[in-house]
Formats: sequence, structure tokens, C-alpha cells
Amino acid sequence: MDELLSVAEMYRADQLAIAAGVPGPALMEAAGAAVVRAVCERWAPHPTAVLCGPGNNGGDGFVIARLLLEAGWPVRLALLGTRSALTGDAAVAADRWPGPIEAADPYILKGNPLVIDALFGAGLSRPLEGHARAIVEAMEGRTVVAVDVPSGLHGDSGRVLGAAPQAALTVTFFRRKPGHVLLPGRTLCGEVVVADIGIPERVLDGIAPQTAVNEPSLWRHRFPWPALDGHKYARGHAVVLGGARMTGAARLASVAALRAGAGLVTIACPPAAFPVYAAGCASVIVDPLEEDGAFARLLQDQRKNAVLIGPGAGRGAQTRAAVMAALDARKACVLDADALTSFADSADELLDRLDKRCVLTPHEGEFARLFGDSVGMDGDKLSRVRAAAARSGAVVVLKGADTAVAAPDGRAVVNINAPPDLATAGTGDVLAGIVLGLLAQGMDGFEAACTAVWLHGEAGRALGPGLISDDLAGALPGVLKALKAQD
Ligand SMILES: NC(=O)C1=CN([C@@H]2O[C@H](COP(=O)(O)OP(=O)(O)OC[C@H]3O[C@@H](n4cnc5c(N)ncnc54)[C@H](O)[C@@H]3O)[C@@H](O)[C@H]2O)[C@@H](O)CC1
Ligand SMILES: Nc1ncnc2c1ncn2[C@@H]1O[C@H](COP(=O)(O)OP(=O)(O)O)[C@@H](O)[C@H]1O
Ligand SMILES: [K+]
Repeated sequence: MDELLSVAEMYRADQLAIAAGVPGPALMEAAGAAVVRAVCERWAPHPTAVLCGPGNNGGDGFVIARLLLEAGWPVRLALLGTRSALTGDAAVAADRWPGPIEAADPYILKGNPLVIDALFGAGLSRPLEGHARAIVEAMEGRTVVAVDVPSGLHGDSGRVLGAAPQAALTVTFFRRKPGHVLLPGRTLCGEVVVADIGIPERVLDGIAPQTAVNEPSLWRHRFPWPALDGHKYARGHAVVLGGARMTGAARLASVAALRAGAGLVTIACPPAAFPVYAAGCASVIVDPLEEDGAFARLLQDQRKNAVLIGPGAGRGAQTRAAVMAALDARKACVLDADALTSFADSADELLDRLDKRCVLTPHEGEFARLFGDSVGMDGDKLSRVRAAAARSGAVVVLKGADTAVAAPDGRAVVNINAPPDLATAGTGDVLAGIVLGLLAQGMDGFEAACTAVWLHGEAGRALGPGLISDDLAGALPGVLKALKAQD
């Protein structure tokens, strides 16, 4: 599993490693050596400036400068702050640096195209300003290798505090932090190398991290591959509420649900729209809702076990009533798009009714409408999605280039495989359909959401530039085949 450690958890990992008998200076020496290895693998020796900060990140910088010098590199080292202010392991590392210590002034970068940024680590306590900010800004245009994180980037949020350089390479230690995968951090880090510095894996037992990168090892063992003796009803019957006008959305979602493995998929739609839906995918059942209450009656069929409401549903009382009917019928639910926006003025009415078999799939705008009052929009993506899941009791998928998924019990993942080609109309409808198809097959809400987001990203990658949402479901068989081949 690819855990993401918060800054506090990383400090705890360091402490547990030291308590287990790995000396602090040995960790720092290993960290510096890992950076030097990564640098030497990528660049031939050339003039390099190592910028050291006042803490242990700077301590790593002293180790790096010494090892580069020993490897024959032309190195200059500059320190932000004074030598006498260094303490602990950083002071030990500084003692072992044989060269001069210069002041961290932008002039030191002159003639040094490669810069090692060892100013600040992931746990920055306040925004960069003054001298620190000036030197970070002066790195622009140079090849920057960041130690742990580009200085100024916060490891928990992925946000820039004041300023941070664009790195070509970031070498971090033991595990990535959320800031390496959340935007804009992910972009600023460039290539990320995770180095083993001798922290024993078992320290994770004492930390029990709740955050990870979304990858198949988290949910592959629960993927609902059809059984040899299975039949279509064993694979679930999914229902999609179709709207009167925007019919494409429900059609995209219904095909995606089938491709994700649902045994049957029904679109329940207004009678006037029946011809449009019926002319769509031949594998999808279309059921016109002839009279008031027809949707609730349709859901009385116990075999219909999962419901998607939102894509193209229309905003207003009818959609709200359909959501309530699905919740009353205790179906596994995916609520997306209009199903979320329809509760913008009465969010609590919805949020008080949800449980962990409900998956909400808002983009940032829909999130603001539904959770703006309860959670707010100020926090970072991971904190907000976690708070939203805790508030609602549902699984929340906060979409975007760095989609984050959270369960009400506090687990969360950040997804990193989705290409920007997915930023095109209708891809969210496809995602909602994939979640639906997996829920229909009995996957639990959090696993279904994580799996769907990953499959959606892989389908996007398989298609690449030029993809439109119509193509995505058709790419799922190839993605699923590759996933199955890894079993
Ligand atoms: N045993 C360990 O703890 C290990 C730590 N390592 C390194 O240690 C780093 C973390 O070290 P620290 O916790 O000392 O953190 P930093 O090296 O980021 O230093 C924190 C110091 O910077 C100051 N500071 C924070 N924000 C500032 C701002 N905006 N302007 C000016 N000064 C500011 C703080 O007051 C504090 O003195 C990691 O990033 C990693 O590079 C590695 O050596 C591996 C082992
Ligand atoms: N830059 C991006 N990189 C990766 N994925 C993206 C990017 N922009 C959007 N997406 C994904 O595309 C989908 C868009 O969904 P949504 O905003 O609901 O659009 P629509 O309503 O048109 O379907 C989401 O899954 C989102 O995560
Ligand atoms: K740094």
C-alpha cells in the first residue's frame, strides 16, 4: 500500500525509528545520500549551489553538499540564518561540512545552474517572506532539486505558503506526503523519488495512516469478478434516473454501469423522453415513469439494488423527491450533479439522511453548494473531503485533477492516474455510472468509489488526447482485462 503520511505522522515515524535504535544522524546521512544518488543518476557533475535552511531540511543540505564535493562536483553552500543557531542533527551535519558557509543570498545562484533546495521541509510553520522568499523566487529558471518538498510547499495541503520553486526532481523520505500528490504541490515537485532512509516499515503499525494514493492494492481483492456459475441477477440490477432534456448524461452513465459489470441496467425516464432513451444502447432497459410515484414503485423491486440520480436529472422538487424515494427504499445510491445541486438550499435535509452506502460525486462547484455551509471551502482538498464524509456519513468523491475520496470513518485516498484529457463534458456522468455498476455488484461504497475513480483514470489514459466521454466506457474492457491479468 502506498500510504501518504501527514507531517505529524512523518515526525512520528522519525521518532519511532529513533526509538527503535536508528540514530537521528544516521537518518540524516541516509537522506542526504539518497538525494545525491538521485542527482548523480540524472546529471553529470556541474556547478551546484546547495541552499540550506535553519532546521533539519538544512541539515540534509549539509550532508548533500559534502557528498557531492566528495564525488568531485563543484559545490557552493549557503545557509539561511546563522551557523550558531543550528541545533541537533543539523549542527552535526554542519560540523562535517569542510567548505565555506556563505550567506543565502540570490547572488550565490549565479553561475550555478543546478540548485539543491534544502531550505524548508514539509512542515512549514508560516508563509515564506523576506529573505527566505527572495531566495526561493530567485531559483526561477534554474534546475531545482528539492529535498523532501520544494521549500514553501506544505506537505499536508499541497498549498504554497508565500512562494515555492518549481522543482525538476523532489526526493522525499520513507513515504510521500499528501502535498506531493495534491495540486499545486504535485506539479511543483516535478519527478518524485521516495527514498528508503532506514526507517523500519513496522513503525507504520504504530501510526496506522488513514490516507493513501489510490491504487489497485487497496481494493483489488474485493473486485467483483463474475463467478463461473453466476447469472445476471447475481451481478446486480442498477437503476439510472433519466431526465427529460439532457438525455446524454443518463445514457453515458448507464452504459458505464454495464461496462463496470452490473448485470442489468434500467433507465427510468419521463414518458416523453422514452423514444430517445430507447434508441440508445440496446443493452440498457428503458422504463417510462407513467404516473406519480412510479419511481418509488419501480424501486420496490428488491433486485434493483443500486440507484444513480443526478446526471441530466434537472434541478428541483422532482429530483429531490426521487432522491428521497431512493433513500427510503434503502438502495445503495450514487448522487451526482443535479441531485446535489437540487439540495443547495436545503443541504441538511439531504446530509442528515445519508449513510456509507451512498456515494456523492461532486465537482468543486457542487461541493460548495452542498458543503459550503457545513464544511466551508477554505481547507485543503483532503481536509474538506474528509470533513464532508464525516458530516454526511456518506462516501464523498471530490472530483478534479487530484480527485480525493473519503469515507465517513476517516479513510481517504488521492487519485493520481487521471489525465487532463478527462476535462471534457460528460466524463463525470461516466464516473458516476462506474460507481453505480460496482455498487450494484455489492462492493462497499468507499471501495466502489476508489475503484471507479481509478478505472476512469486508466480508461482516460488508454484513450489519451482526443477522448470524448462517449469513448470512455468502451475503454473499460481493456482496462479491466489488464487489471485481471495482474491477479
Ligand atoms: N530525524 C529526522 O527528523 C529526519 C529529518 N529529515 C529532514 O528534516 C526535515 C524536517 O526538519 P525540521 O522539522 O527541522 O523542519 P525544517 O527543516 O523545515 O525547519 C524548520 C525551521 O524553519 C523555521 N521556519 C519555518 N517556517 C519558516 C519561515 N516561513 N521562515 C523562516 N523560518 C521558518 C522554523 O522556525 C524551524 O526553525 C525534513 O524535511 C527532512 O528533510 C531527514 O534528515 C530525515 C531524518
Ligand atoms: N485536469 C484534469 N485531470 C484529470 N481529470 C480531470 C481533470 N479535469 C476534470 N477531470 C475529471 O473529469 C470528470 C469531470 O466530471 P464533471 O465535472 O462532473 O463533468 P461532467 O458533468 O461534464 O461529466 C471528473 O471525474 C474529474 O475528476
Ligand atoms: K526543501
